[in-house]
Amino acid sequence: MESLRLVASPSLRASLPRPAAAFAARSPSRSRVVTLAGARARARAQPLRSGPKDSILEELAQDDMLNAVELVQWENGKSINDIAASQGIRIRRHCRPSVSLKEIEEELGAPRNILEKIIWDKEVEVAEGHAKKPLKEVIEAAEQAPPTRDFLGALAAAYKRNGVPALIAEVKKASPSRGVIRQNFDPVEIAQAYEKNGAACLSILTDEKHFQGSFENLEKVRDSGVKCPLLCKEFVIDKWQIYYARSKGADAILLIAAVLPDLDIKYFLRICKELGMTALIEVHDEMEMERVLNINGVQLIGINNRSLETFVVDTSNTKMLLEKHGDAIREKGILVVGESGLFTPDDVAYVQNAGVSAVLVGESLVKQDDPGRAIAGLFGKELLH
Ligand SMILES: O=P(O)(O)OC[C@@H](O)[C@@H](O)c1c[nH]c2ccccc12
Repeated sequence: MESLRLVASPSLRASLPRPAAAFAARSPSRSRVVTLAGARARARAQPLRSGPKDSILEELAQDDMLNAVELVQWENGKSINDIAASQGIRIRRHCRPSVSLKEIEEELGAPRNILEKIIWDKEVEVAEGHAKKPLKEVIEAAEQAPPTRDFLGALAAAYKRNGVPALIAEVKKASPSRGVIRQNFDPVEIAQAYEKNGAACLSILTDEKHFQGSFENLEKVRDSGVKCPLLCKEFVIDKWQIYYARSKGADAILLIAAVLPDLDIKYFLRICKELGMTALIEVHDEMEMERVLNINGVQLIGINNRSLETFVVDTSNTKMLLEKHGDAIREKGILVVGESGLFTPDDVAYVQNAGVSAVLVGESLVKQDDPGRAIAGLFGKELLH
């Protein structure tokens, strides 16, 4: 009988039902030779318990199992990093959250760039999150969160109302490329000022280690009476983070195509749909744009003008990608967000002419004494609610 290696993506593996998780985890390199027939038999042998509370978890777990088996069929013998690389993804996973960084570096070498470093740290952080709060608990917390607000609808309405791209204003204290952007940082005060001055939606950075953000900030903003829909700006590699974000009040989540293989994006989109959340899928280059346009159900694409690998910012990136793919994007009714490096009304007009309906802006607002007032400066006019 044909022998194939069973692989499960990090997000899938974390949530596989026990027998599959066990045999996907046996090898430290996270892949192992098994027979396809054996994998199928294990997948089918996993019974589905019923009951309303467990239904999402179990349905998804069952799905994971089948996806893992499908992965074997589709990718035939490739490791998780091979699968990512075959899609043009340069970011590798170490997949060994409990091993010291030193040992990992002995095996894989140092992280190749800041994004890879962030992802390696995130793998450890997510494993700790799982240990502190198991998936099942996070799902229950997400189910009890107040209802989602319509992130996509708020963007479309604001664009129509103001005739300039809708603003997603970012609550951002620091970044690896800029260091601390604002010393005197009060997330709630900034969020309220943004809302008062016409932001359609808000983006809250939650990564602590590299951006000095937090889920506490997200929760605080959500509890402050701010009405704008909220984007959780996180480096998502595992579905646990999506449920966690929802439990803290997020209405939308960022999914970065430079980090996530297609199957993860599809799977996470499904979870977002189930939770009533909007997924903002971020691309930076042509290959990522093509991959994302081939995924069904994508409604919102962000074009990042900043490379998360080199930090180089170039607003002509938005123009170039929309010149090439604008037709396909319009045909599918996808809304596009221009992200990063926007400072002046000319910058906004430039990406608007390129075809974006919304912009995501952090630094140029946050660094000003009055981030709320800074909005009219950025657009050259006051925005209406
Ligand atoms: O501060 P800027 O240049 O206005 O950029 C905001 C936003 O686009 C940027 O923070 C961002 C875009 N994609 C990301 C992914 C992770 C972290 C941060 C980001």
